[in-house]
Amino acid sequence: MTVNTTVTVRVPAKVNLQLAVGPGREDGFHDLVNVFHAVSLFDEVTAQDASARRSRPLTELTADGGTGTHLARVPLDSSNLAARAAVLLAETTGKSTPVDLKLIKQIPVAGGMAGGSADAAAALVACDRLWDSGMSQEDLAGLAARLGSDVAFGLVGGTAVGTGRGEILTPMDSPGRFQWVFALSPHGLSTPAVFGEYDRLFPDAPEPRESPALRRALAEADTAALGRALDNDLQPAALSLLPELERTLDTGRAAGAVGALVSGSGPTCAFLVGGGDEDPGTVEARRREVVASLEGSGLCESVVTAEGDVPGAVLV
Ligand SMILES: C[C@](O)(CO)[C@H](O)COP(=O)(O)OP(=O)(O)OC[C@H]1O[C@@H](n2ccc(N)nc2=O)[C@H](O)[C@@H]1O
Ligand SMILES: Nc1ncnc2c1ncn2[C@@H]1O[C@H](COP(=O)(O)OP(=O)(O)OP(=O)(O)O)[C@@H](O)[C@H]1O
Repeated sequence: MTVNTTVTVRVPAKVNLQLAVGPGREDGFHDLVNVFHAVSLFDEVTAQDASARRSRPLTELTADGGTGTHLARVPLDSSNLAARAAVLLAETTGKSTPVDLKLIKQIPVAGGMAGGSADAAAALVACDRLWDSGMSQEDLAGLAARLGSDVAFGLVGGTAVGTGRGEILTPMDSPGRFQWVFALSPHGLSTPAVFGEYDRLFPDAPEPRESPALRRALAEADTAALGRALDNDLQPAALSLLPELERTLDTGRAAGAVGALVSGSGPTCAFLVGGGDEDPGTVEARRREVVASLEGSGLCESVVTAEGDVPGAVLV
């Protein structure tokens, strides 16, 4: 049998196509209807056997990444979600050797695109392989849910609806490929702070409901209908904390985006620029317009393009 001493896993970011948020629960979370869509903006997590290391903490971690990722905000200690994932797997299986985790980040940090959660999902898959712990997909999903509400989605990717606090996942029928532009903010937003602002703004929030229009638009790969159906209940809360995001959304809409919304808890703004049933030339022209307008606006730190959906964590 081949023994792996280094395993690399690539994992995508997400955008939430619908995020319906119910009232606050007693455990501090909110029931959600959370339509996740994985997009081709990837982090890579490499797990390397470190049995030879003299000091023997279970994990040591380094991070590197592109512009706009804000590496300074990524903890390099045991609080990093990727390190916590490795520790949880080791505790659960009893199988572990010290491991060096190397993160290469493209997903914006604290951007509402589930970067930390993606890294945790990737670390679970990488360490499972490195330690040959033989967990089933279901076991890994259970560990993922304990690490955070968005982590389980990082394992599966694609397009899926999350209920409960977002961790109970059901894949959705979405045969289309959609093109996106993301406006990265120089600021970060804290997820608990955004949920807290939501509670303040909407003290009587109704139970969350799935949008039939969104489900239909995805199943029919109908870009215009998808643009109309995009909906994020956390958007007013993110805009309340960071009002300039309204201008970013308006800039992308005015440049021809088919749909625009804040991604998850923000502050990244997501613009649907086409795909599905549309002519590729039209989509490309629209994408260029949206990118140029956002770049020229002076409102964003950087602008990136991606397509979705894409699969979840995969070994590379
Ligand atoms: C905003 C989203 O990214 C949308 O996908 C997620 O709902 C947040 O997922 P996450 O970052 O994995 O969140 P967790 O690490 O599980 O929780 C962080 C904090 O967010 C709030 N939180 C999160 C999920 C949820 N269903 N209700 C909540 O109120 C809670 O204050 C919680 O303490
Ligand atoms: N591997 C990691 N990558 C990035 N941030 C991490 C990581 N591990 C822990 N963190 C911490 O988590 C915070 C939130 O980062 P993250 O990039 O996951 O936010 P997010 O994309 O807004 O999350 P979500 O969309 O799931 O709510 C960071 O400010 C950082 O302190």
